[in-house]
Amino acid sequence: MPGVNNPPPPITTAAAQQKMAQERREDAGDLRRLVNEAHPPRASDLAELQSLQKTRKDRDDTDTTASLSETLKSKSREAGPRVVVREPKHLYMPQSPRSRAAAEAEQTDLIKEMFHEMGDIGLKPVVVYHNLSVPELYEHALKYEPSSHIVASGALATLSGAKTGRSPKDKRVVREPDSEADIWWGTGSPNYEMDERTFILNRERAVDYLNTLDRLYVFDGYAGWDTQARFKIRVVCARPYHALFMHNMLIRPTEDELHDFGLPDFTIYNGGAFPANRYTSYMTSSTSIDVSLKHKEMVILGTQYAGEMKKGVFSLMNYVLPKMGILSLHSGCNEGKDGDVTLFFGLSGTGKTTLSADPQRPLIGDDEHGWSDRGVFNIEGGCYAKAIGLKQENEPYIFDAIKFGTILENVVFDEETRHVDYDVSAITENTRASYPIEHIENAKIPCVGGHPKNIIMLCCDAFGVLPPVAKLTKEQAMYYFVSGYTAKVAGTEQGVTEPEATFSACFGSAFLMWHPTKYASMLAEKVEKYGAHVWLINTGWTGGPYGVGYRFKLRHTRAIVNAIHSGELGAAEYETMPTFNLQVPKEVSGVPSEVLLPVNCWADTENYNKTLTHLASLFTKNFVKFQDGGGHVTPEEASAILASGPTVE
Ligand SMILES: Nc1ncnc2c1ncn2[C@@H]1O[C@H](COP(=O)(O)OP(=O)(O)O)[C@@H](O)[C@H]1O
Ligand SMILES: C=C(OP(=O)(O)O)C(=O)O
Ligand SMILES: [Ca+2]
Ligand SMILES: [Mn+2]
Repeated sequence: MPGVNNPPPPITTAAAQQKMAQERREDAGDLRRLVNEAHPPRASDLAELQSLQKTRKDRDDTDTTASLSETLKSKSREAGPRVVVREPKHLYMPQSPRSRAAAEAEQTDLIKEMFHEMGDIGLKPVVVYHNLSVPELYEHALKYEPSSHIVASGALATLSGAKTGRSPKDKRVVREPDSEADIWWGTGSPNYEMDERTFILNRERAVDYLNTLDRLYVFDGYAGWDTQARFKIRVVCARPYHALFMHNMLIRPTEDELHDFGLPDFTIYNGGAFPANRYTSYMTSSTSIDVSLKHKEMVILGTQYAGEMKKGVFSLMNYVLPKMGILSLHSGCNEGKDGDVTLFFGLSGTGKTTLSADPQRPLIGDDEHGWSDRGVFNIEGGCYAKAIGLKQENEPYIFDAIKFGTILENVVFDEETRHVDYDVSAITENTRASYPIEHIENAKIPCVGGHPKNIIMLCCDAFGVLPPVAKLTKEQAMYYFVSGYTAKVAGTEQGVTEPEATFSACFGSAFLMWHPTKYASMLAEKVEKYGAHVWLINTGWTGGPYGVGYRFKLRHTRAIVNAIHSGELGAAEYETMPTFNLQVPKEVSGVPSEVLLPVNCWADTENYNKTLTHLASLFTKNFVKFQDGGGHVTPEEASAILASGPTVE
């Protein structure tokens, strides 16, 4: 560089000074030019600069747009709404005339039209955010949902709204010619009927509501890891939180799979922030969750509890999988080193998610599975764990899964530090974490396994009389499966505030579509064919009923599960517990022997026996409705199953 490092020249003539000044100006010009070449200004205003921050892959959205338009179409109008997938990039208008001209030159006809029609509500194009990435969904949630916050772990905390649990009494199934003979209707069934016309009315209500919104979110994903039993599910929703929830819970498609997605096999319209009209037939509240197998659609009105969507998919699977000869299971599932698979059946809150997360055994799934001739497969792509009382020491895998991408529903956190206090149930007892299965350190992906070797039926006995573990005979296995006894623990369903005894057939009656004996007979056949061992584990109370006794320690329940897996319990000595005729092991490593027979933990034996007899009579009363076999087992088979239940004199 000329002159920059030279020593200052001696002062001479005016002409020489002028020449030097000229040289300095030239040097400065050179410098400025150098700086500008290294950092040339590339935008003429801040907005343009921001538009340079993001790149976008050029893709052909024509098919997706057509498919979304079909989904959002009213049943009574010919054409679908004009859908725009994401906000068109060039809606941004630079201020400087030069950049503005360039931007205008790039505009498509669609965008030019949008500029004209944006203000007209009737012609408003529907902007659909289709399969947004997790960071994008975070940003949308933070921007548009006042109850969204990032907590210290990186998870997204949110509120589900007025409803913080499922509303099983508001579920409706359309009675349709093709499926009505298959569906379990009437007493004890979760399927309250609805006619097609009312379904369409509610569907229109949801679709019209969704189409008026400024932003719609659609997630397309799969249910079923077995590619031969995989269903394309589309979720249309108003809240970024709901889209992220289903992104976590369904199986996430690859970019290519998404490109070729086409029309879905089943669509969920979640208009949850908008109520059902109570004057509509069949409505008993302003909440309605309606399934039509003919239309392959589910409509949600009047509840924003996200669990409705995942259990909606499960209800659908509970219909279609058995039709294909595949047993659907409300169970968790993991696999040992030798490929031995264990199922954990159980109603909400009994420990499926907690116990299937096991450092020794890769996780296949925590809640919904299918069992075909090829083995088991997870239906979902994520887990939905209860967060109340969560502690890293007790449940490290679940605790550590709560990070960026995880949704935390209805939890309470410190305003400043953003640390979550999992012990607080100020909003609900049913606080939840939803995360993709990859967040579990030892998840087995793809989430499939062989035929189960052990089947654990979990119950949470609030009477405190059932043993912490019992080995079941084949008939007992059917009896306890069909009975589906547990205590509903507060929170997961609306209106349940303290544990109440409940019988939920197949440990998931609320989600069954066929009569329970359909699933029971399929299970019996598979248990027989593959020689699975069946166990009953009580993760509930002992030493007295709820309020008096205490809950079995998680550490002890885990020791029992380990003893099943090590083969210890298969070889143990057993004694028979009276009334229920259950085979109870005399010893289990890591568990104090006195807790194995609950009578030993009660202060008053007479009280124990009275309570035991009372529970036995509840079992017997409940089973009456299954005595005819329900059309899927013969009355003789039903009475053999019944004979293995408790005996009440
Ligand atoms: N002995 C026990 N076994 C299993 N879970 C227990 C036990 N004691 C307390 N818990 C708690 O009960 C809850 C079980 O819930 P979860 O595993 O989510 O049930 P599910 O998946 O069946 O709905 C967890 O919050 C867990 O910490
Ligand atoms: C989400 C649910 O599942 P679970 O409680 O079995 O985990 C539910 O029953 O609402
Ligand atoms: Ca459940
Ligand atoms: Mn669970």
